[in-house]
Amino acid sequence: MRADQPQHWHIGIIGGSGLAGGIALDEAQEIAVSSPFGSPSGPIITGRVGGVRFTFLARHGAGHAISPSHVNYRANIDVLKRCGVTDVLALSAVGSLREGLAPGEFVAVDQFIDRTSGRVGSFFGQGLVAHVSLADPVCSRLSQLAAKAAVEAGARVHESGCYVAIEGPQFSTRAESRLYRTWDCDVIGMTGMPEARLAREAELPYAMLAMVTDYDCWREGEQGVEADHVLEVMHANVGLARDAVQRLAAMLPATREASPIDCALDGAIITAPSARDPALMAQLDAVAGRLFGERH
Ligand SMILES: CSC[C@H]1O[C@H](OP(=O)(O)O)[C@H](O)[C@@H]1O
Ligand SMILES: Nc1ncnc2[nH]cnc12
Repeated sequence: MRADQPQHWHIGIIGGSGLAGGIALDEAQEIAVSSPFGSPSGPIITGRVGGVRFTFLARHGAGHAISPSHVNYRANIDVLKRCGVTDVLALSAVGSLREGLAPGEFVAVDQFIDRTSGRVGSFFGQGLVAHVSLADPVCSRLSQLAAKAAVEAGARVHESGCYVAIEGPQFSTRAESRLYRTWDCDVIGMTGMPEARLAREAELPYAMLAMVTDYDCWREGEQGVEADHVLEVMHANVGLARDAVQRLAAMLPATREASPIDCALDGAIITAPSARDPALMAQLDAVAGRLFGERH
């Protein structure tokens, strides 16, 4: 276990479409946290669910003003890390690419295919190169707990699924939708990447509880997706998601055992200490500061 890793849980919730209103938190308070990566999507609200600290951030900001392409994914993950969050649970609306995943059902996503373009997908770069493993982009411990919590809340839950992240903001064409099905993708959304890859770089175990809102546009003879319909279905199910969060808090073990993801950067930074950019290292104080000891 990492010597600096706390043994208590602090869950960061990133709330997607339909969830700008947040989750029920006791002793909720807005906290000011700034990031060298710019402004996060909105206010950071921290509080407790039962005895567990939760911190909430609305991915698209108040009133859903930020499009999937313009979410500052780096700032969002960086501020959660700065707040002391230990694990991140993302709540997202998704389209279904499978007959057996019906609107209203939940999917604990465990794989991603990234079809986004033009988004900043890494905290690292020129002057500080890091290659983390992303083979298993989701924390199975948190994902399984979230799935169980959603079942307890009364949702029909699928315990795995591959999420294709598209750039948007337009929904897919029918040809694209059919293509993603041949790639074995199960659900489609616009925000899971680069969020999941940045969480991994920040050594934050990440899971996504996705709520199916529509069948995208691959089914013969059906209309395309409409955003207002997505939100209608989301609003009908948001209570289940909120209830799942309450139940998750109750089922977390009293002590948080270390996760291998807490050390995701071990061995990943390959730039020689003498060749590292001090300015980038300073920006990465929260994400990777534990690796920048005296001798670096
Ligand atoms: C409102 S429909 C499209 C919108 O919904 C999903 O958002 P999120 O993942 O934040 O729940 C999808 O990714 C799009 O951003
Ligand atoms: N069909 C779809 N495509 C992309 N993002 C979505 N979010 C909800 N439904 C979606």
